[in-house]
Amino acid sequence: MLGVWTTTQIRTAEDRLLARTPDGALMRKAAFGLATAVLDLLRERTGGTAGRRVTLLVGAGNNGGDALWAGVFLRRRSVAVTAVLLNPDRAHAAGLAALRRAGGRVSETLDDPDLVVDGIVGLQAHGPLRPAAAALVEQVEVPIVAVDLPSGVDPDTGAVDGPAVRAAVTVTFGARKPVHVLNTTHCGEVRLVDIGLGPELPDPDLIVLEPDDVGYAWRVPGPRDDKYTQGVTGIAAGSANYPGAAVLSSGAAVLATSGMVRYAGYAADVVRGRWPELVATGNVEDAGRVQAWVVGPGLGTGQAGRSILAAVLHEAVPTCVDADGITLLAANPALWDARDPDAPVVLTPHDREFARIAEPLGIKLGADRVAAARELAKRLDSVVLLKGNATVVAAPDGRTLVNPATSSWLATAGSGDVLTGLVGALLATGLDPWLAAGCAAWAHVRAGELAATADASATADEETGVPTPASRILEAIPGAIRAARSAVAAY
Ligand SMILES: NC(=O)C1=CN([C@@H]2O[C@H](COP(=O)(O)OP(=O)(O)OC[C@H]3O[C@@H](n4cnc5c(N)ncnc54)[C@H](OP(=O)(O)O)[C@@H]3O)[C@@H](O)[C@H]2O)[C@@H](O)CC1
Ligand SMILES: [K+]
Repeated sequence: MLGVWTTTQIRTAEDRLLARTPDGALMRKAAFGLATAVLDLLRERTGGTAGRRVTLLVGAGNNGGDALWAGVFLRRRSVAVTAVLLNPDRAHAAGLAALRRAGGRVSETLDDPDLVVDGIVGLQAHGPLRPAAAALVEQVEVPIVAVDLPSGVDPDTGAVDGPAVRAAVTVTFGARKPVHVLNTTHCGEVRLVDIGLGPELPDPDLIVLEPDDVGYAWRVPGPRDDKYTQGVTGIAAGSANYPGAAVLSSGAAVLATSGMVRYAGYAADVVRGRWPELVATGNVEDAGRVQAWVVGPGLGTGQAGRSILAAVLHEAVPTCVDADGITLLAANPALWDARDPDAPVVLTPHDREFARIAEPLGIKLGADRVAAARELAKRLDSVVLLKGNATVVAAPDGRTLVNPATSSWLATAGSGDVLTGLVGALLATGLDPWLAAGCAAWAHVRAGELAATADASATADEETGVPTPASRILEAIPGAIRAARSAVAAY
C-alpha cells in the first residue's frame, strides 16, 4: 500500500524536519536525488553523461533551488548546465552562486539541450504556467524532468487549467503528493527521493493499492469451499435493447472468483448462451439467494428498470449500483430512502452520472475530484467509485484510495460493465466494500493493460498499446488476478 499526503501535511512535516536539520542539507539531499535521475535519463537517451547538455528552468522559490543545486551535481559529472532564470531577482541565491562557481552558465534561451529540468514551481504552485514560462516550455522538444511536480498542474488535485509541463519523469521528495497519482499523464514516471521525512508524516490522506494488497484481498478457495461458500453474485443488468451489458458484467463476475453467479433479467437467454456456468432467470425475485447484487448496466431508465432496481434494493445485501441504476436513483430518491441502510452500497458513476446524483444534493464535481467523491460518499453513506483517468474510491468514513491510470485504452464501450461485475463478485466474497471497489478498479486497469499489450510484463502506454474492446478486457481478467496473486507469492 502506498501513501499519498496533501501539500499541507507535507509542509508541516517538512517544517518539523527542517527544524532539526542543518541549513540547506535537505535541499542538497533532494537535489542529489534529482541529479541522479537526470543522469539516468541522460544515459538512457544519449548513451552517456559527460558533455551532454541540460537546461534548468528556474522559478522564484525552493523548487528552482533544487534545480540549481542539481545543476551543481551535474557539473561535477561534466554535464554542460545552463540555467534560465524566470525571475532573476528571486532565484535561489545560494544555489545560483554554487552553480556559477561550478561552471554553470545563465542564459535567456534554452540552448539546444538534451534534457530540460522543470524547477519553475513546486509545492506552492497555484494556477497554470505564467506566460513567460509557458512560452519557454512550448519550445522544449526534449524530455523534461519535473522537480517535485510538473509546473502548471495543481499539487493537491492534479487539475490542469491552462499551459502546464508534461514531464517524462517527475522526481519528488519525502512523500508522494496527490498530483502524482491523480495526474500520471503530466507526471510521467514518478521517482521518490528519501529525504528522511517519514517519521514526521501523519497517516496518509490517500492510498494506492499495490499488487500484493490486491492479491491478499482476493478470495482464494480452501479445501472446504464449494460454489456457495465463496459468495454468490447476482447480476441484474441488460435489457432487450442492451443485452451486451449483461453479458459483460456477468462474464466479469464469472471470471473474478470461483463462487457462483446468478443472472436475473431480460437478457437471460443471451447471457446463458455465453456463460453456461451461471444460472439465469427472468427476474430478481426468482433468482435465489445471493451475497451481493450488481444492478444497473444496460438496465434502461424506464419503469422496467425502476422495478428491477427496487427489487434488488429490497434484497438488502451488499449492492453495486452502476450506470442506469445511478440515473434511476437520482430520478427516484424514494427508492434510495426505502433501502435498508445497513446493506452497503457501492456506486460507480462516471462524471455525468456523478453530476446527476450529486448536484441535487448541492455537490459539484469540480477540479477536486477527491473532495467531491468524499462528500458524496458521506452524504449517501455509500462507497463512491468515481471513474476517470485516475479512479477515486471514497468510503463514507473518509478512507479514500486512488487507482491511477496507466493508459487511456480502458475508455471504451462496455469497459464500465466489466468493472461493475468485478466489484459485485468481490462484494459477494465478503470483502469490505471500499476495498472490494479498490481491488476491482486495480484488476480492471491491469486487465486493460494486459489486453492492450498482450504482454504480461508491459505497461500499456500510448506508444505500445492497441485498442482494447471490453470483451478483450474481460478475457484478460484471469491474467490480472494472476499478477496480483503472484505478487503475494513473491512477497
Ligand atoms: N521545504 C523543504 O524542506 C524542502 C523543499 N523542497 C523544494 O521546495 C519546493 C517548495 O518551494 P517554495 O515553498 O519556495 O515554493 P515554490 O513551489 O518553489 O514556489 C515559489 C513561488 O512560485 C510562484 N508561483 C506560484 N504559482 C506559480 C505558477 N503557476 N507559475 C509560476 N510561478 C508560480 C509563487 O510566487 P509568486 O510569484 O506567486 O509570488 C511561489 O511563491 C518544493 O516543491 C521542493 O521542490 C525540497 O528542496 C525539499 C526540502
Ligand atoms: K516543478
